[in-house]
Amino acid sequence: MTVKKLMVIGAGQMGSGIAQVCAQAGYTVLLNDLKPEFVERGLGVIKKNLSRQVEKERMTAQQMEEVLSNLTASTDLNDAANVDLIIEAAVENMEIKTKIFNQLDEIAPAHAILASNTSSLPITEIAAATKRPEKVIGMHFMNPVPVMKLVEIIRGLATADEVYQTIEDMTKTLKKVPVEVNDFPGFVSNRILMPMINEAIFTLYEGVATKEAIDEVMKLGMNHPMGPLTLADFIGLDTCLYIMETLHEGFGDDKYRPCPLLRKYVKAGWLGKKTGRGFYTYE
Ligand SMILES: CC(=O)CC(=O)SCCNC(=O)CCNC(=O)[C@H](O)C(C)(C)COP(=O)(O)OP(=O)(O)OC[C@H]1O[C@@H](n2cnc3c(N)ncnc32)[C@H](O)[C@@H]1OP(=O)(O)O
Ligand SMILES: NC(=O)C1=CN([C@@H]2O[C@H](COP(=O)(O)OP(=O)(O)OC[C@H]3O[C@@H](n4cnc5c(N)ncnc54)[C@H](OP(=O)(O)O)[C@@H]3O)[C@@H](O)[C@H]2O)C=CC1
Repeated sequence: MTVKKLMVIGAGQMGSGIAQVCAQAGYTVLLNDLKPEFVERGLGVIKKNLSRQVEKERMTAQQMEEVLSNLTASTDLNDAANVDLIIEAAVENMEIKTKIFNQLDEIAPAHAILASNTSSLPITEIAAATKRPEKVIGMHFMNPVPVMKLVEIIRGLATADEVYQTIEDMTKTLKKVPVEVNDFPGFVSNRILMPMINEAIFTLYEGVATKEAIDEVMKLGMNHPMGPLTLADFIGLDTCLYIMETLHEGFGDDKYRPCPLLRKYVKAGWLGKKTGRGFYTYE
């Protein structure tokens, strides 16, 4: 199956990045969110990113217009009626995701593949909300999407081989590197990354060092591009907490318990860069 037209659901930091790279690769993209202002915010971020490419003379103004013409705003899930692929990047919540997939199963054409950009939730469970579990797959992009090379591709229990192949081929057309993994909580990326971030939060919580010191140790000592607390703010503290809860519940092992300080920040609405405040403050 060849993918030509696709819908991205959720115009937040991940959805807008995914829509951008797909439009740049020449796909026709519908960018969907609940309200027009959310879609406009996502399209605004894409325009800003592309304008930077034009300023750096990596793209002409005409090429930018071509990319933008591949993008259409949508606030109606019924627009998925004539697409080949849907990439869902709504909030990291199983109830919301299964509801979306259940609706999409009714709306999308029979041949369409339903992919989720979930960070940690079981693909097999999301697939079970549909009558086409063989066409459901995980397509996990990394943040910031236009920059990061990896797409972790997750096979659910029932994912068909030809569906895996279509998604692997499509990922390569986005100039990304696909890596195949099986469906276990947090997959590979967040099973390893998120406990490190959670441990950094415990290190702060227990007063071992200041936030700046913790980040500096990991940046200068381990050559990480960002310290773990800066990275947590960048990912979103709500998303970090959801992922830790999925690991904790999925493995039933207390080594994955989320740090109380992470819970407190999320309850306060300090979600990181996207809300202007997390471990650090942002303009
Ligand atoms: C939670 C999950 O489920 C999975 C995840 O995604 S976990 C998060 C994975 N991501 C990471 O770990 C990111 C770690 N951080 C980094 O790699 C780097 O700090 C970074 C790429 C974000 C920024 O890099 P930097 O060198 O510090 O800054 P900067 O020089 O401003 O940016 C480097 C390039 O990235 C681009 N860039 C930075 N942020 C960007 C963004 N949000 N969107 C688009 N482009 C961006 C810049 O334009 C710049 O491009 P050029 O080199 O082409 O000019
Ligand atoms: N942040 C990261 O580093 C990464 C996140 N992910 C995953 O990507 C997904 C999105 O994360 P991220 O972009 O960071 O989150 P954001 O909060 O930035 O964006 C989520 C967007 O989805 C919208 N949304 C919520 N419910 C629905 C719905 N029912 N239909 C359509 N849109 C909806 C939200 O609207 P509203 O504002 O109203 O809530 C918001 O615009 C999550 O599953 C996350 O785990 C994957 C890789 C990396």
